[in-house]
Amino acid sequence: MTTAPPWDEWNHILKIDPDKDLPEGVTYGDLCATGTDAIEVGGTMGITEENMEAVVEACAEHDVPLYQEPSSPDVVIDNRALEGYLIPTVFNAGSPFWITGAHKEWVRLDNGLDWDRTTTEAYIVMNPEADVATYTEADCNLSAEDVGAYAEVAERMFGQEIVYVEYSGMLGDEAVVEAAGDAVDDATLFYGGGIHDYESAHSMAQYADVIVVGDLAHDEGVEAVRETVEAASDA
Ligand SMILES: CC(C)=CCC/C(C)=C/CC/C(C)=C/CC/C(C)=C/COP(=O)(O)OP(=O)(O)O
Ligand SMILES: O=P(O)(O)OC[C@@H](O)CO
Ligand SMILES: [Mg+2]
Repeated sequence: MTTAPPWDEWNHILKIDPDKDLPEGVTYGDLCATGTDAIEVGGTMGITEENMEAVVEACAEHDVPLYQEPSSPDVVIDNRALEGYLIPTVFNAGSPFWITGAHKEWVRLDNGLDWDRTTTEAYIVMNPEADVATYTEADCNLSAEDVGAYAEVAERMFGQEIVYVEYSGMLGDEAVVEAAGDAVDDATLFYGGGIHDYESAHSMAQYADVIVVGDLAHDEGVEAVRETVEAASDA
């Protein structure tokens, strides 16, 4: 018998970017206490092992599951405070490097990956202005039908447990998120991008299983994040 993965139970993830500051007076402990179901530590630009370790250490003593989301193999850290590793693979990347290439290098260079703590996230990157889109040369010119089809391919053909519709930096198109939601069956649908208040959180949480909130924590702080946690559980 296999046990259900933890994200089955989640509504909300807070993604902390180790390259970004927190608002004045806000601590990592405050962010851990917002009621979010899990913390993902990651970002695209300016990520190092050192800034990753610093955030993981700062969150470690607080009672919330911690996951690392590395942007490349060389920033993966070995820290027992981590519940696990959520490894992106970008289905609409311009180069196979971001689909399987970086992963192959990671496996080749590591002596003994902790597979029990490792899960992939099947990203579909939708905001062409986001760093993650330029970095992976993603083809963001996709219709809702395209995104639904990618989501179905991810689940049915590639066995992905997590499908991630990523609009990092902008609020996405609800029809796109709805199409992805309709396309997946058992896979957990993550949505992230531009969530900034109760309303925007609630609108995306109608279609996604889990909403991911990022920049808001760095730009606004704890109260704003709490609102999104509340919306995620209401939806
Ligand atoms: C194989 C391993 C261990 C790693 C490779 C993992 C891959 C394929 C990474 C490519 C996609 C990527 C960079 C994911 C990082 C998480 C993410 C999408 C962060 C959001 O980034 P942005 O918001 O665009 O960037 P900034 O906030 O840093 O500007
Ligand atoms: O920073 P925002 O726009 O909230 O996006 C969240 C997350 O999906 C980024 O990877
Ligand atoms: Mg970002």
